[in-house]
Amino acid sequence: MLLVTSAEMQKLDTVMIEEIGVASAALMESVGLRVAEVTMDMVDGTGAHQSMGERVSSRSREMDSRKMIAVVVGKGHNGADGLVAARYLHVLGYSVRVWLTSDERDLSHLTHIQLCAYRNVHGRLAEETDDLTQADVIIDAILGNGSQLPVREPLRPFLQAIHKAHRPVLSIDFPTGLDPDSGQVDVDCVKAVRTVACGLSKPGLYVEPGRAYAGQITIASLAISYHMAVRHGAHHFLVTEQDIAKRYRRRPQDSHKGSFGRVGVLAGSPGMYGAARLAVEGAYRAGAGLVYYFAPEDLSDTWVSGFPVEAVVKRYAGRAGVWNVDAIASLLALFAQVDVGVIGPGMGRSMQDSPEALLALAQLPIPLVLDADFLQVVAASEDGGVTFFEHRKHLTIITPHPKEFAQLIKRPTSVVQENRLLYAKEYAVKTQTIVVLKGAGTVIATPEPAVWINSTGNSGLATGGTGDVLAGLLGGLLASGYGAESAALVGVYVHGKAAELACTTQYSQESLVASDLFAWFGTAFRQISWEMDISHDG
Ligand SMILES: NC(=O)C1=CN([C@@H]2O[C@H](COP(=O)(O)OP(=O)(O)OC[C@H]3O[C@@H](n4cnc5c(N)ncnc54)[C@H](OP(=O)(O)O)[C@@H]3O)[C@@H](O)[C@H]2O)[C@@H](O)CC1
Ligand SMILES: Nc1ncnc2c1ncn2[C@@H]1O[C@H](COP(=O)(O)OP(=O)(O)O)[C@@H](O)[C@H]1O
Ligand SMILES: [K+]
Repeated sequence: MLLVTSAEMQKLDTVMIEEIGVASAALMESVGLRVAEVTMDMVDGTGAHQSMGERVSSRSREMDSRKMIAVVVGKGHNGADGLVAARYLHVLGYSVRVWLTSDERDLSHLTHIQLCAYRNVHGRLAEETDDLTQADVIIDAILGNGSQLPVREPLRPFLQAIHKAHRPVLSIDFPTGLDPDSGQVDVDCVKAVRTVACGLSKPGLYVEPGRAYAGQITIASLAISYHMAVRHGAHHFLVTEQDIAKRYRRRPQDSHKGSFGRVGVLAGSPGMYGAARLAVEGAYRAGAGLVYYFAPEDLSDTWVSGFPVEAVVKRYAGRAGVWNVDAIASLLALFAQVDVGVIGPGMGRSMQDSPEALLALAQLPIPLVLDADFLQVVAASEDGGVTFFEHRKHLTIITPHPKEFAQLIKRPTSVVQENRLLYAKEYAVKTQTIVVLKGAGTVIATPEPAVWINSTGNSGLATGGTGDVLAGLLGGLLASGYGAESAALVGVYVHGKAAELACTTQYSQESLVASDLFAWFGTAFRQISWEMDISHDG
């Protein structure tokens, strides 16, 4: 689902008004009506808005419910939307009170016109005796797309009063105090249970911490077409089940294991061979034809016997953690036998002392999934990985968690987390890789650039080894024929979905461990294949 940043939305508003020819007031009427509908559903039950027309014409009968709606209005056009909603709700018989956050003379021209229209139907402003705590719903129409954080006076007391009222809040466009591009929030940010986004939804409503402030999101359509939005620069997306179903690749009936490619896994180190096992099984569970595990010659048979029985263990001529010329040559010969490489889980950082090995791997002429320790080695190289990525001429997916990513871009982890979308995109463009920046709301950024926000997963995944499983999954999807962007999106989605499925049945978010996920990938894949059938039939 397409999302737009604040600047893109401003541009699209202008295009709608000046090029398409829809008046500003008409756009506001449309948003305000949708806000009124959602408010009715909140106070009178889902579907209540469907009888809106009948309700106007039999007002006296409906008047007795007198549910109270408080509308807190800012001086810009967000306030104008709120005033349109206030007018509808008042005429429908609700007890509406409007709180103006600024002097009436400071309202923008169109907002003032909407205030007059509200007054012309005998709508009332809040008086001394009115109190937000009396409201059945508070509509936050304070700041929208013209907001610049942090929140300034005189707005802060209004935000604090909304918090103190402890009533359900509907925010127009996005909660006041939230940055729609990054999802960062002001300390007094409004916490909504519903948000009605204007025209198209905004990325900041789907990433932490903003996601927790937005509640359930409804989009008030302004008939802005997908193509028009993309033409004007929109490049953020929320990953939905429908997006994934469109990318799902059904396995042909007349296939054989050669149809689904070979994955080579270079992972594990003394004490960490479990990470390698998880990656190997992840690659198989995504559908790879064959998965090779590249083991050092001194890896004990006990460890090897613990690998999934399907794994093909191939020894390279070298001891664990020693990357001399022979070991590198032997490894390159093994990688020549596979279609995709997965490098890094639990691998340790011994390669840090062997820039030759790093460079040799950079030049592998196959798609690579690079994860964990290997990324830390790349980050620690003299130029922070610039040379490494310059030498990479083939498709690369990197799967850092926030701390690993922070090392790659040489910024503190907290700074990365404040703007995950932006940093992931910048790095994808700079290195021409697909960046899978993990963590709640995993971000997938491509060099195009396109930035996707994943919608699946839960805190059950916050446990050792789940990232190793993901790296394997992505390798398996690439080997079995998915393009790079699709492999990243489908892999991340299915990984999160498996955690959700596991936690609604057998496990809980506390008890889930990485290897539990394997049992749930089947159901997750089946769900997206059903979804594909439904969307094809429909
Ligand atoms: N364009 C259209 O036709 C359509 C627009 N639509 C709607 O309009 C919304 C955008 O409207 P908008 O551009 O007027 O911005 P909005 O946020 O309401 O007010 C900005 C004002 O707030 C002030 N202000 C800013 N930051 C502040 C802060 N931190 N603390 C305190 N004050 C602050 C700032 O004041 P100034 O800095 O100028 O003094 C400025 O005057 C959009 O979200 C959607 O709801 C839809 O109906 C579709 C059609
Ligand atoms: N709270 C959460 N919500 C959703 N996904 C999460 C959460 N915490 C972690 N994850 C996911 O779990 C995985 C953890 O990967 P990583 O940190 O590399 O773990 P490990 O190195 O132990 O394998 C990533 O896919 C990440 O997106
Ligand atoms: K708002």
